[in-house]
Amino acid sequence: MSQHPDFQQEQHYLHHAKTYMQNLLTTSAQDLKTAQDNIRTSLADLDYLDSSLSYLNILENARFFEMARDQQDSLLAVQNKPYFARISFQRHDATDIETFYIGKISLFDQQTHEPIIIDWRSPIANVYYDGRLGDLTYDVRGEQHRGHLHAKRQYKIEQGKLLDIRDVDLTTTDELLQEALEGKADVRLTEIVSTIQKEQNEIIRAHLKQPIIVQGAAGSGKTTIALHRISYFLYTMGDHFKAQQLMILAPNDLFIDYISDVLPDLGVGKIQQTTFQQYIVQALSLKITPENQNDTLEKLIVATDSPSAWLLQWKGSLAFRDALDRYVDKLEADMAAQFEDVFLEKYRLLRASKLQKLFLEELHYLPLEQRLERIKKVMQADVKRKEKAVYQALSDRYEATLDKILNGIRDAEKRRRLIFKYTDERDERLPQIKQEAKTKTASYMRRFKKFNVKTLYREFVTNRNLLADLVPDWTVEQLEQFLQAHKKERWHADDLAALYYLTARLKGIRDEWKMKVVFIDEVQDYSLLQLASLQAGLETDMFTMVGDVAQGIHSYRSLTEWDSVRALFPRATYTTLQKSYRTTIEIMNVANNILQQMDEALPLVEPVVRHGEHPQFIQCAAFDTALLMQQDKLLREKGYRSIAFICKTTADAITYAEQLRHDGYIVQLLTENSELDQTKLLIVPSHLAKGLEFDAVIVGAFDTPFYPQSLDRKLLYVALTRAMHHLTLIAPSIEHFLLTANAIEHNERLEK
Ligand SMILES: Nc1ncnc2c1ncn2[C@@H]1O[C@H](COP(=O)(O)OP(=O)(O)OP(=O)(O)O)[C@@H](O)[C@H]1O
Repeated sequence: MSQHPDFQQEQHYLHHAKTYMQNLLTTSAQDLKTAQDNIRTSLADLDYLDSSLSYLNILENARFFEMARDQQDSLLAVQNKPYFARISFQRHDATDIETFYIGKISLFDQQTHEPIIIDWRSPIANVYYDGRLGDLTYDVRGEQHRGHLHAKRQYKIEQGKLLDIRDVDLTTTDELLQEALEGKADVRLTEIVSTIQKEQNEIIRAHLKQPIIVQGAAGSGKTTIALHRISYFLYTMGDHFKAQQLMILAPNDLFIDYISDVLPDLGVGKIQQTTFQQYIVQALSLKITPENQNDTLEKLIVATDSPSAWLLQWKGSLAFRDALDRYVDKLEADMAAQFEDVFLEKYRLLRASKLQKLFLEELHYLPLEQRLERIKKVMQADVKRKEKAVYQALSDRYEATLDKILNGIRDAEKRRRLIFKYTDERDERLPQIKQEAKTKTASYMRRFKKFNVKTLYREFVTNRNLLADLVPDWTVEQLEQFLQAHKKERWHADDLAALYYLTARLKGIRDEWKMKVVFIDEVQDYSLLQLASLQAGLETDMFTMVGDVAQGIHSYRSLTEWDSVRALFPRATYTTLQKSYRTTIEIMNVANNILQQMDEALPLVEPVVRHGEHPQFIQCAAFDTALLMQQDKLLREKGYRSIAFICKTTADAITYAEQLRHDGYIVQLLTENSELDQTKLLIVPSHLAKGLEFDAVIVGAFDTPFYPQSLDRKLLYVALTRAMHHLTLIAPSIEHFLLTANAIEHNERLEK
């Protein structure tokens, strides 16, 4: 292979960048040592009587230490691959063509201030991802700039060595992408900054203060993009938002483990990564154990057509939210009725009607308890302001009365008696005003009891009369079913959403749990109620929501289309991703076959052009440990590193894992709390496979075939689309996978 003409020149540049980094690393190592020494000296000098100076010294050095360490960490992380691409760019009106090397961090020459490397998230780097050579515009903090992109170049750098250079023009396929996709063999998600595609880049950089909804095909990079968007967000808006104010909601802990490497790799730390359930329990300080959503799903998989399907759907709907609103209205009215005129002594300070107006109208935008807090403040100020006047008025009244007695009553004995009487009375009442003023507000407000939201919610779901009142359109049968279903105290996702919603409306969500920006993965598994609750509680619509309705295995209670979400987030951008980067053409053909059978009429997924092995079908009457062990070994011999055996239900997964273990084969049965260990054959229930990916997937359907019904199609589709490079199906018959006899052969024929 002939060498690129600029190879040597590029080698020089790489050497220059690396040397520069090395020098910085040496300096920051010295800085670290100096800071450490200073801290040590200051600690030794710490004089307990006059410690402020040493104390300040320690604090300052600690801050300095942290900065130097952060710089060191980020340089060390990229030292072996300082950049991955370069653009030759001419700004509008400029005569020179500038060259920018793009990497994961920015590096500037401290003397010349010229960039050595620019960050992939910087505005100018957008030009690289946007694709086109030629005239273009790019955005810098909302301002459009024009320019001309002359060339794009990609580098293959490994262990600090330049291996290859590719000039990218309009016709070349993205070799870097191809290699990245073929070479992937990690059971955890990775960053993709060097191969982000145009349509993905648009989502990463889409208006950061606006919500965005992404319907993306399986493997289109939704999770990856959402994580890159977080990194881009903090880079661009870091001055206004702290990482702690951002939150990712993932389906379960297994998934959080799966994505755990990406954010630190992208320079993002300290962001909340949690599940909806965990978030609600923590934010509301609940002492409850939520039901596992997958248990409900498992029941539905085994016994389909549950009689309570309508109920689950209703609880996930906005109709439930509306009923909760009516409940809050009722509580609000009850509260408003408790306001009475406020008196100090016998003087009226505030009228009940004024307080009601404040409560019901002027402060209506606040949760009920917070309105009371405000009213309390108003009252306190009012009492304080009027206290003197009341005192004066009362004192004047006594003065006048005493005057009248002195001047008007002739009988000395009577006069003396009356003067004593009124002076005593005055001396008793006047100091009482002060006393009463002090406690007035607190004692007045005591009539309002703090809400116990959990108790109120239980009241809502168990009180027949209340329910009949709040949901008048239910039939008697529905009402009975609802009451029956809620006899036992259970906390499903929508109960938690309702609790959160009620808390938001009655008390407000505490500041430390009021994240400003939310990223939701697998959003198709959310109900509208969950989304509406989060939106109301967090008082923001800065949501990035990515999902795929074709994988909506919880659709009995969650989303089946996007229009309703768009109505809930009217400012949201809606966009779709149709290309799959995960799966080979051969595997996608089989998955597309299932997609076509779905009711949702979704467009077929386009795999990025990447061929691989043909999926194989092995006919086998019953689960056979020997066959599975042999397949696992075979796949490992072929070089596949993460291998999953996916079956429809958890019960199947448990049984097969036990049988394999019984026969001495070491496997990992994946549960929601597992940490992925790719050295073992992973046994995965289909619903838990969602979001994950493996080099090779074996799907088994023995005791529980996939039936031609919505939920099974989705579970099967999820299972099939987990495979990156290889897919094997094992069952007594190919129909167990809802495929026709020639589906796999047909696939082969297609490719010949
Ligand atoms: N531009 C890209 N360059 C390299 N790899 C990519 C790119 N986009 C996506 N991928 C890879 O494709 C795979 C699928 O990505 P990801 O899991 O984010 O997709 P997804 O849409 O969330 O999938 P699913 O809905 O099936 O869970 C990952 O291995 C990811 O690294």
